Order: sequence, then structure tokens, then C-alpha cells
Amino acid sequence: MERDIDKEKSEMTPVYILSGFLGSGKTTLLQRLIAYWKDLGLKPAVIMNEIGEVNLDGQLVDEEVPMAEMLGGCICCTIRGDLSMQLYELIKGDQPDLVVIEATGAANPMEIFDAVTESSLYLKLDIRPMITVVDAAHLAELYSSQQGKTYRLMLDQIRCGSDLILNKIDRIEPGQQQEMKDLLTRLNPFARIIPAVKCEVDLPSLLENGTRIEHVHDHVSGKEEDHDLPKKHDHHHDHDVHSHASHEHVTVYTHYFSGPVDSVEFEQFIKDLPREIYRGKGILQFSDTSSRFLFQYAYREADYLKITPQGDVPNVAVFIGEHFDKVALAKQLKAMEKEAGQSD
Ligand SMILES: Nc1nc2c(ncn2[C@@H]2O[C@H](COP(=O)(O)OP(=O)(O)OP(=O)(O)O)[C@@H](O)[C@H]2O)c(=O)[nH]1
Repeated sequence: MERDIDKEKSEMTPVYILSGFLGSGKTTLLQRLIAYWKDLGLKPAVIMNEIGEVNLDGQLVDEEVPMAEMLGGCICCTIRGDLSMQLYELIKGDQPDLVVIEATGAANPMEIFDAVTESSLYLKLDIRPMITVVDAAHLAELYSSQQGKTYRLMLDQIRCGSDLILNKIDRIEPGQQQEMKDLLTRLNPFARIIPAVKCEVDLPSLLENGTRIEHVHDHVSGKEEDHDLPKKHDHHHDHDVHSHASHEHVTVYTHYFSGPVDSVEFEQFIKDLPREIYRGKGILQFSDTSSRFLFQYAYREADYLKITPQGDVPNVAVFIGEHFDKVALAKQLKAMEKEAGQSD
């Protein structure tokens, strides 16, 4: 059977799934991977999934890379059926050497595996082990508070990863790093744990990890075989506990700006965001700067990057969080637009 798999693999399109909580660093890793593959002369293609209506991360991806965007829902549930179609069109149309799927951070990883494996009915896919990016600072905080659903979703993502990138270690105390590594080992004793800053990891060795997926794959297609590998996932249990609705508490607000906003005021607004909002991103035209900016807000840290957007991109901001007051947020953003208009 092993030999058959090896033979078949040469005709298959490798599919890499990047999992990880919102803002953990998946797009950062994706950018590194694309550059790496392109250097090797390979043609990657990307499927990006956002629960919001716009894909801003797509702006950060090399424009030559074929990309399918799946917006406005999560591939593990609401727009799950579309994934097979997108994969099919991408692979048949662009004939890439490999595909990377960056799932929304709210996605349940087992469901993504399920959704991707559905496509294996039409396509020869070599579904690679899941790579999970973990925000070290976020993990530290969630672990100490053990907050309900968010924490459980992160645990799921950790349990399903064969490689766990413990990212953003610059944001925790040096002494805490070992503690977080030990925690990850307890949560998933079979995964490789790779501490990193900005997902700077040894990519060849990250991508070499090709052994474990066979097990997960077999499980998903209902042919579980008792290798000596994972007792790591209690899959049936995971499926029972985490239904498709498990991340409905995560909500999104998308705001389209009708005019430029003042940069100082906007930065202050971001600093004052309520704790329930843990992710924000957008493309903005400030009234007091000439270029446009991509802003990123992840887990109470913001950064702003000058950009020249590809194509016709509106000024927009997306906020993702748990049960936050969308109306209040919309009002605040609207007020900023007005003031910018008035000061002009
Ligand atoms: N301090 C710090 N910031 C980081 C690190 N890695 C990524 N970031 C920043 O964290 C923010 C989110 O990173 P992304 O790569 O966009 O995260 P993501 O997982 O793709 O986010 P979603 O698409 O919302 O799920 C960006 O502002 C990054 O520059 C790190 O190691 N340390």
C-alpha cells in the first residue's frame, strides 16, 4: 500500500491546509511559502477563505499566483460545498504544482479536512498534514482564563495540526516559551512544535512532514486504520462536541468608508477597541497622508503598511470578534468619516 501511495503521489496535486486562530500569522506564513515555492520554480495556487465580505489578505499575496477567494462564510460549514468547485476550477484551469488553503481562523479544522477530502472524489489530491499557526501570546492568555468556545476552537486547531508553529514568541516572556511548548506537547504530543517570530521557520523541513496525514485522511474517508500513530485525536468525540455551529459566536462587521479618515483619530479608535474584538484589518485612505494603508489589528497590537492596492479596492475595514456591538462600532466609524469631510 505504501508503494502504491508513492507511485500515485507523483500524479497528485499536493494540498496544504493552513489552520490557526484569527490573526495568528497564517498569511505571514503563506507569503513565505509562496516565495519559497516560486524560488524552486514551482507554481503554487491559493484558496483564501474569509468569513468577511472582502479578502484583504489577498492583497498581500503575489499577484501572479492564481487565487480563488471564498468570502462571506466559512469553508467548514456555510460555503463548504463551494470548496470542491473552487479546487476543481483552480487545478483544472491553472494547473498549479500545488495548492494552499488558508482557512478562516474560525474554521473547525476537522471540518476543513472533511471538506477538502470531498474534493478528492473528483481530483487527485495529496492532502498534506495540517500546519497550525498558534499565537503564543493569545494561547498564554486563553490558557490562563480557559475561555469557553474560543479556547476550545484553538485546542481543536492545535490537536489537528501535525506541525504547530508557536508564532509571535516575541510577544511572550522568554521564560514563558518553554511553558507554552510544554502546554502544546500536552495538548498534542505527536506534533512538531516550532517556535517562531513572523513564522520564520525552516520551510524545507516543515514541508517534509508527510507521514501523518495518511492516518487522518483514512479516518475522514471512514477507513480508520490502527497505525501506532495518533491516539492523539479522539476524532469521534471532536465531531460530536464541535458541531458546524461551534463558531457562530464569532461575528464580523465590514465597514465601507465613504471618505478618508484622520489617521491619529483612527489609531486612537483602534487602541480603544473593546476586548471582544480580537481582529481587525482594512485598507484606508487617511485625510492626512497621501498613500493608502493596509492596517492590521491582531490581539491588541496594530500595524500599518503603506500599499498600492491591486485593482479597484474600496476603503474598508473588517472587524472580527465575539458578540461585539456592531451598531456602536459602525457609528464610531461613520463619525470619523464626517469629521474628515468637515475638516477638508
Ligand atoms: N509581534 C508579532 N506580530 C506578528 C508575528 N507574526 C505575524 N504578526 C503580525 O500579526 C498580524 C496578523 O498576521 P497574519 O499573518 O495576517 O495573521 P492571519 O492568521 O493570516 O490572520 P487572519 O487572516 O485574520 O486569520 C499582522 O499584523 C502580522 O504582521 C510575530 O511573530 N510577532
